[in-house]
Amino acid sequence: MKLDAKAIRYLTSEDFRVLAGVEAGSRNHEVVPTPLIVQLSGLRGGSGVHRSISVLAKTNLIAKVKNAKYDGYRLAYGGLDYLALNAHQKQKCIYSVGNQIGVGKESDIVVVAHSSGSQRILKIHRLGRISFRTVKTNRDYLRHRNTGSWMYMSRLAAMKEFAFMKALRENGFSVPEPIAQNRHTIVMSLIDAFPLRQISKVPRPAELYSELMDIILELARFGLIHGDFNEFNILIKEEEDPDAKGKAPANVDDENDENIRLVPVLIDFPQMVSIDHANAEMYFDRDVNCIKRYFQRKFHFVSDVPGPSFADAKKNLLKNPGKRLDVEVEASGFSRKMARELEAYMKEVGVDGDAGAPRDDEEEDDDSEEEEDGSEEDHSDDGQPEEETGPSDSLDDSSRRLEELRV
Ligand SMILES: Nc1ncnc2c1ncn2[C@@H]1O[C@H](COP(=O)(O)OP(=O)(O)OP(=O)(O)O)[C@@H](O)[C@H]1O
Repeated sequence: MKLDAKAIRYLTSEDFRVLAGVEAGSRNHEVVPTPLIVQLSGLRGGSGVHRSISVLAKTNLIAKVKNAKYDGYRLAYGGLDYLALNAHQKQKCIYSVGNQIGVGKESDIVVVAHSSGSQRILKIHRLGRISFRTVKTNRDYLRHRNTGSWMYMSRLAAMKEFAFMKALRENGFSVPEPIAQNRHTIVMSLIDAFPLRQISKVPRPAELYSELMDIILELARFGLIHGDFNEFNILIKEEEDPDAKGKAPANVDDENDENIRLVPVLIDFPQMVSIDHANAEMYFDRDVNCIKRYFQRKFHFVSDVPGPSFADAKKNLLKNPGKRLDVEVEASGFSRKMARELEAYMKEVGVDGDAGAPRDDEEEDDDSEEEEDGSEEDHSDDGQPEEETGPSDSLDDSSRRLEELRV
């Protein structure tokens, strides 16, 4: 189910119209009958449409399904990916597709480039991709899920992420810059940083710890709880400390270097909830405890003061009357009804973020989680042929790997 953008350049505008026809038909047909595809594509002359259908099926963007009553086609994830990519390309938001740098539990992260050459991140939401933790419990449900639900829910997840990222960014939070959203995808600025999870030592853990707690409280001041605030979703940028004037130049390899300032950047907002949510206190405490536990385990740091409580968070909210980002996001188009639908679906398919993930007790990082994540795709059972796509090297060779860029 990885993005393979190779074939996009061979598709004609007719092929895209037919693909969009299959997408439109999928909204109310589990299997879209061929005559409906012809009709929805709005193209004259059936033969062109049939040629396009066969091209799209060969490329695994749609899959033929023999129904009891009729034959038809179903949109595959790849088809939805191409529709979104095509839209981003038309809006000049993406010029070329680079390497996939991450396979999250519920998304793929791909480096893309703008025509200016600047690198960006394309995040493709893939809700309904079976988590290795929930395969057994959810298999039956997922087997019967229909195309409409994963498409719709993944789109809701992208809308949610985009709306929150925008609201947070506009209010001074350190998050990537949201650039565009289309269907189940968002384009955002690339943060040249590693997740906290990959940082083995920090010069002054107390400073970073209190900064992270301040972010949790600051979110609450705007009526929000991240809900999945942990070492995977906090990227750490290393910057030279502007206050360190007159000191020796910064040396990023020196963990004790006082000139280095670590700047946390928050990503991934699938579980962001309002401070008025029924389980707000539980989510708030979980965010605080995640950081506490992680700092203790990884950096052997225990704070002298207890972490902020939910009561502190509520008090903080009163300091900011009138500025409620939970309310603002609702008004921006990601409605309360959508939030509820997404939450219910995520619960049903077992999405509980990283906070509920089993953690190893090892100090050092290992790649095992990534491997487990990668293997999820083998469990995928969406009734469609699996796309046999190679990993990142199948993508546009002109783009360099992110790791190289970071050097
Ligand atoms: N804007 C960005 N800039 C740089 N790297 C990013 C960016 N967004 C995501 N990443 C990288 O991709 C990884 C996964 O991103 P993210 O947490 O948003 O996806 P996810 O599917 O929700 O993952 P998971 O649920 O497994 O945490 C991050 O840990 C980070 O390394």
